Amino acid sequence: MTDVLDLVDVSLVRDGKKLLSAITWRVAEGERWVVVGPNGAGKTTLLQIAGGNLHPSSGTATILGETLGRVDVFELRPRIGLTSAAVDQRLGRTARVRDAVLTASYGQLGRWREKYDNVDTSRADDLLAWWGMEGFSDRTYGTLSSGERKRVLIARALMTDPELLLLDEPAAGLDLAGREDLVRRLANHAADPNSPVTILVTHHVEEIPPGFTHVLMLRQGGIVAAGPVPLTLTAENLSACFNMQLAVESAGGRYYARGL
Ligand SMILES: Nc1ncnc2c1ncn2[C@@H]1O[C@H](COP(=O)(O)OP(=O)(O)OP(=O)(O)O)[C@@H](O)[C@H]1O
Repeated sequence: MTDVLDLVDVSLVRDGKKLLSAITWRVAEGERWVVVGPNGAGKTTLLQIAGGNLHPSSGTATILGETLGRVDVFELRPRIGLTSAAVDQRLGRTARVRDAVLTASYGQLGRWREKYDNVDTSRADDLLAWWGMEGFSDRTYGTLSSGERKRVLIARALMTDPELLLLDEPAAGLDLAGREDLVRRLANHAADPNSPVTILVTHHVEEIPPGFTHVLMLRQGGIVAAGPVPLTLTAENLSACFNMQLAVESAGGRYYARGL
């Protein structure tokens, strides 16, 4: 199988601080990964490299067969969908929800004179409907609840039909019902063989949707463990990752952690 992401000995230094060190990580076609780790572990930084938005200080990062430093990232980025708090903040609050999704086609954050044809418009509406946002297309983005915005962001990230989808804390700030709704939708997404390879960052094992196949645990910029979820998401690994004694249980394809 072709690797969608191939990081070899990747390190990243900023302001003299090593944010990532010696990361070797392969993500293959068909896989769905969760990246777990405490605050400041380097999860967002790692996702920025996977999205072609940051270059490693050393090591090689090959994304969709293209090695950073040897590829025009402006050609690579449309092949990658990304949701993050930063994308949310850059989207105009007065933009129509449909436009917030459509503008992804041109890598734009606001609608600016581009002409979209009916195919694009109906794709945007279909994606919004798939993520439970049917009927919201003409609302303005700023009037949505945070849960609704998260779902619009995912629809937007999928607009370009990406080969790699990166979701940075998509459930952050959601209430219990909102989180459960999103986890269910992400489980459906994971089960769909047509869905792109997906990497989801979270702090909470409770947010791992059933059907996500692999987990990478990060601590202080380094990998604690990586591999298939059932084998890797152990109490021992999770305790090492969060530096506290934790128990992990699973039920119905979901995972739950608690301190001991
Ligand atoms: N430009 C920078 N210069 C120096 N340090 C930075 C820079 N950007 C990020 N950091 C630091 O790098 C570390 C990793 O940050 P990152 O946002 O990747 O962590 P994270 O695991 O996503 O954290 P969180 O769960 O809190 O979002 C943090 O300690 C952060 O303060």
